[in-house]
Amino acid sequence: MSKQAIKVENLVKNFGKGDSLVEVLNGASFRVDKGELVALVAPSGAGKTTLLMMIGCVEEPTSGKIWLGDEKVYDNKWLTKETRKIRREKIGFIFQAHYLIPFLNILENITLVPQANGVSDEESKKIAMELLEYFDIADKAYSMPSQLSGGQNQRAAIARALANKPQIILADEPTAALDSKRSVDVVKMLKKIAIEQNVAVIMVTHDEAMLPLCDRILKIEDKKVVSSKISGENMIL
Ligand SMILES: Nc1ncnc2c1ncn2[C@@H]1O[C@H](COP(=O)(O)OP(=O)(O)OP(=O)(O)O)[C@@H](O)[C@H]1O
Repeated sequence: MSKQAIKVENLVKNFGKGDSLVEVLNGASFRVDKGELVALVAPSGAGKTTLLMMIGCVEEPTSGKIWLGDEKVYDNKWLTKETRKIRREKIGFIFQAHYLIPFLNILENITLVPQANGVSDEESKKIAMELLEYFDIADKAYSMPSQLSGGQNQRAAIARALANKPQIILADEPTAALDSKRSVDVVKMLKKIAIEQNVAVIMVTHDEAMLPLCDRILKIEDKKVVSSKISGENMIL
């Protein structure tokens, strides 16, 4: 097994046609390895969410190639009809809002994911409780999302994203709704997960204070993706 978690080659994405054509990406290529926490930054409308959704097999590219782990999933077309299965097995999503289901308790919100993958109720509960302990919110297992703070709900949402043991976590502005201390906590937690669980994390962020906590920056520039190391000059976005 190689270290590769995501490889994208010559990815093109257009929306619409003719006069209403919007070119979002035109030849993006990059790779992210297991264990890396990578920030994805670009101005509003440059295509960050669209790129995450293509890697997550939600949005179909116009052309190009995508590998998830060593498996090629897209080569000018999806290579499987079961994109939903790939998504369920390989990817964990985290969003700006936590999107926990309000009428299920925290434990039930998390067990939903392994249960959808055919894991037994008992085993799902065990996985969920381990994750809640890992995130220090085991005492909230039987609470409803409305009874948790913003930071606790976001930790529960990260636990949910991990419940299917994904190789890849795609996080779209996961700290946008949090204050600066909780934002740092969440990003440090994502880094810890990347290392301890050997997962690749791509995190969209507009918050430059989060960049020093990441391993690398991917920027969308001129409809392509460029990678840079964290340094002082990257701090101006
Ligand atoms: N379904 C769609 N149909 C047409 N155009 C779309 C669609 N989805 C996104 N776009 C366009 O694609 C471009 C990229 O959008 P995207 O949401 O990926 O940008 P972003 O970098 O995530 O922006 P933000 O930082 O504001 O969230 C924008 O110009 C947007 O208007």
